[in-house]
Amino acid sequence: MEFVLIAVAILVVALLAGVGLLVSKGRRTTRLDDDAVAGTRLTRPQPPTPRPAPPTTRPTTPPITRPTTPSTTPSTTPSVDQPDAVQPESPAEVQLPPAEPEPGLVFETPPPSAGRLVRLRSRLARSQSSLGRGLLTVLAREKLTEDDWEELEETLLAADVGLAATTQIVERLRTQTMVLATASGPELRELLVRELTAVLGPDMDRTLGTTRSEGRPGVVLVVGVNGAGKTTTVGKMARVLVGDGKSVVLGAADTFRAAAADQLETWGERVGVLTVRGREGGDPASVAFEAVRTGVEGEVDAVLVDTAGRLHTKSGLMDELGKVKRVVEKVSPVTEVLLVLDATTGQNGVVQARVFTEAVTVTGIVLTKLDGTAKGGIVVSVQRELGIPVKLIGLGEGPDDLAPFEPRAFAEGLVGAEG
Ligand SMILES: Nc1nc2c(ncn2[C@@H]2O[C@H](COP(=O)(O)OP(=O)(O)OP(=O)(O)O)[C@@H](O)[C@H]2O)c(=O)[nH]1
Repeated sequence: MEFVLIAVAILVVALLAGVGLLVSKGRRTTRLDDDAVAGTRLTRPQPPTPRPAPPTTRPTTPPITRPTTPSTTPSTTPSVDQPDAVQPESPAEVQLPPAEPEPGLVFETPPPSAGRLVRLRSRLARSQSSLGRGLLTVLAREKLTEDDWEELEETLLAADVGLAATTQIVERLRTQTMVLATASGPELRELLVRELTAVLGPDMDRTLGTTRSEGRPGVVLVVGVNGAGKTTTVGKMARVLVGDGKSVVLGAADTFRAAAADQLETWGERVGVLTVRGREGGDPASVAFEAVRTGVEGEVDAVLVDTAGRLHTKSGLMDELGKVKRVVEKVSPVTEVLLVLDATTGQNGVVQARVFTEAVTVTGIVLTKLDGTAKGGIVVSVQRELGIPVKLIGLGEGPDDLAPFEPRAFAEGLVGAEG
């Protein structure tokens, strides 16, 4: 009898251990608030060529590196509550053993970003159709009167192009009235596209700081008010980078809202990208620090850090963002600070933007929800008023509806399709 009881006890213990092992193997997130991270792994996406056809899913067999687990890394746990006390020790040389494949798990392979705006510009045309059609209808009139020019001006202003750019466009068109009088439909369209492109800052540098350089990853902080689309943008950016063959680590430094970290983790999981997250209400700077350190040790191309965007007080925001940046830079320089703005908020967005630009040096704008507004001209005014280039635009809620901004393709979207 005693022997049977011992055998049953052994069986129960073995079963529990087996279940624990399975759970830990399934984890793909570094949590700074517990030490159950044995299964954490960092997968490096495959280079874009040769791409599998059809490019929908790919097996997990090639995961390459595994970051050191925070529970065994000395400065990890203290960093949760005292990031300023974290010593910026140079990251130890870590030989990362390959992670074991997880049979049956597949990651999505997002399409590469090249030409994405051209593919998505019909989304823009749909919400801008009145702008393009309105402008072309006026320009096609036989003899343009003062009333016509005023109508043009009003149409541009109504699309949030802004006064300075509207004046520039109208003046340049006025000097071409002789041309306008004889131009065909497609010629008028081309003329308008050219003038709109000219006010979209075609010479601005829109390179994203997401490239590995001098042995360090590109480090991107993503800032903006709640609901602007920050978390979604970080998730979509991860897809863009993975689609372009880059390796990525995500940092869920929006510890204010647990759902934001869950959301980010889900985005990461879909494309095999690791998310570093912390305790709800924990210190965002520690999470950002740990994410960047993980990226440095894992030798990834880019670390994308999502931040909380509570516009509580200006000084609170400045303190928080300043601290995140300062602490991150103990590990590696921040190469890009992207401000996410909701295009549907129009000029309000520009006012919000100013608060952020005072808190941290913003190097690029992401304008989201351009599919949901007829005021696509906001791109022009945001860039002009802030002097910061729009680098990415959001054109929908779909996972691949984020595109690198290209002035000419955007202007074509504003004017709409020919015919
Ligand atoms: N139509 C459309 N919706 C978008 C776009 N980008 C983001 N959204 C939606 O905007 C909503 C808010 O996005 P989030 O990413 O949660 O915003 P957030 O700034 O991270 O907000 P917090 O997490 O509260 O700080 C979500 O429903 C997104 O799907 C876009 O380009 N077009």
